Amino acid sequence: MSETRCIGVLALQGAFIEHVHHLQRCIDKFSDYDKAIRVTTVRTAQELWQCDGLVIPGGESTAMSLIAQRTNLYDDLYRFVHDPNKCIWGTCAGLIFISDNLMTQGNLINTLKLLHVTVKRNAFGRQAQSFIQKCDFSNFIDNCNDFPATFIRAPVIDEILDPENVEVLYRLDKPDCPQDGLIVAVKQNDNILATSFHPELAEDDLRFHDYFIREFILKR
Ligand SMILES: NC(=O)CC[C@H](N)C(=O)O
Repeated sequence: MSETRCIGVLALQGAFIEHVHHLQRCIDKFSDYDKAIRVTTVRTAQELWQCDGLVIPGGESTAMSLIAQRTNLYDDLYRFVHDPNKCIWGTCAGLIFISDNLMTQGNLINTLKLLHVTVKRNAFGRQAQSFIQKCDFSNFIDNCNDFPATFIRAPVIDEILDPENVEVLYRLDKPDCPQDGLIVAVKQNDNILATSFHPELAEDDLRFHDYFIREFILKR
């Protein structure tokens, strides 16, 4: 294998180590990837620019945005995520951090204005209302009809601002939610993925990370 791809996981704050472990377990488990893959944590601009893709984890989007600004990483992050040759995956707070527009508390967060959506933070209520729901993702991940998706003070996508380039991957059915469901997973162009839930917390279930590697990282 001649080529190597490097996936970075933004490690300023939040659930980054779980993403590192899931990605590393995919690399160790699946022998049919057609390029070598390496995973690294990202805290500096130098670490960032070695990467072909970046996972922005869950955590607290306000804190993540503030730390990025205080450590002077924000401008590099902005340029990196806007480079169409890079693959970006935001989960939960990461989804909030990459979005164009926030419905609430928007003034506290300087977002990266990459994903053309309006996001509603904490859409399901407080920490105690966190939940795991089995979801059928088989329309975009082969045979994946029972993925245990963990929602922790999760956001939802309230509005798609650029329907030509943003594709809804999954709508969540919950009692009392709009008839066609709440948007919790989207893809923008062929290099940006965003999920309101935490696939890295699905213990022993590598299907979502394998999907990101195969459909995003290895396709470029
Ligand atoms: N699990 C999470 O990432 C929670 C996100 C958090 N509610 C925020 O607004 O940043």
